[in-house]
Amino acid sequence: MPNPILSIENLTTVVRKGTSSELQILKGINLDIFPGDFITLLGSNGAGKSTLLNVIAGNLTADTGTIKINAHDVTKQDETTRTKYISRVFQDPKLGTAPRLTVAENLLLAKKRGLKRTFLPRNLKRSLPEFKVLTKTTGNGLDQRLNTPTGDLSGGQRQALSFLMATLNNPTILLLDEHTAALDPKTSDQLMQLTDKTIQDNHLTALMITHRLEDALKYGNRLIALHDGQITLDVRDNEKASLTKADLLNYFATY
Ligand SMILES: Nc1ncnc2c1ncn2[C@@H]1O[C@H](COP(=O)(O)OP(=O)(O)OP(=O)(O)O)[C@@H](O)[C@H]1O
Repeated sequence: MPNPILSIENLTTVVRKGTSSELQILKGINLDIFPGDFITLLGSNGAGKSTLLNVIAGNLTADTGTIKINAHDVTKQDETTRTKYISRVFQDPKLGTAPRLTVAENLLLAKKRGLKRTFLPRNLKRSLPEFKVLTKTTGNGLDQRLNTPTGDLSGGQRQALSFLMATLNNPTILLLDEHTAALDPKTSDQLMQLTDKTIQDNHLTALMITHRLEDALKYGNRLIALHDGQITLDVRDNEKASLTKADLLNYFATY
């Protein structure tokens, strides 16, 4: 095995500390994610999946344990610093884009993320051919709407744009938090295909929460299930490929 790109050791997270409703959400998570892993993350409502992504992204702090990215301890690092190498796409299409800015302006912001802002009209013009090619890959007409304010797009177009923005600079780790859940089945499939192709073509490392068992089985090389704040299933490669929907339904019936 190569060295892990993300290494989580003995991670616990407690919320509402010191109150009568104190709750331990993550209960000693140990997880190594390797370069090129595309992990689908399953678990029932309240299992702690989004919390795990929150702690990895740095918008929730770990109470115990360590998080290392490429052997570098980032446990205490704030969310803004981590955005240099971690990208995230949320379930809500409104969260990833600035509504008043056009599609092209949003893409330029994503391209310049972490760099000194050079938001000049000539930079935008220079990038248009590149953005045209990029948005064509979504297959949903986004390339015809480069000058449209993002707030006027359909949910599917806006979510595809959020995904493009999150992957434009090849993040070290891509976090997908049910990013297709708000879309109709056809649009969701379209975005999943774009997701899969982008991850494969750019050799990205990704962790994707989903409630769709078919997607969890079809995509990725590794499948993890979380139950009550603990990892209860972690299968990869051939073992994952041989899993069926019936296996997963049986598995979840035991919890
Ligand atoms: N900041 C917080 N303060 C209080 N409770 C929280 C906080 N974050 C999460 N929780 C609680 O922790 C539990 C796990 O939440 P989390 O969102 O991680 O679950 P999930 O597996 O992503 O669920 P779902 O599939 O419903 O999205 C839930 O009971 C939730 O209400």
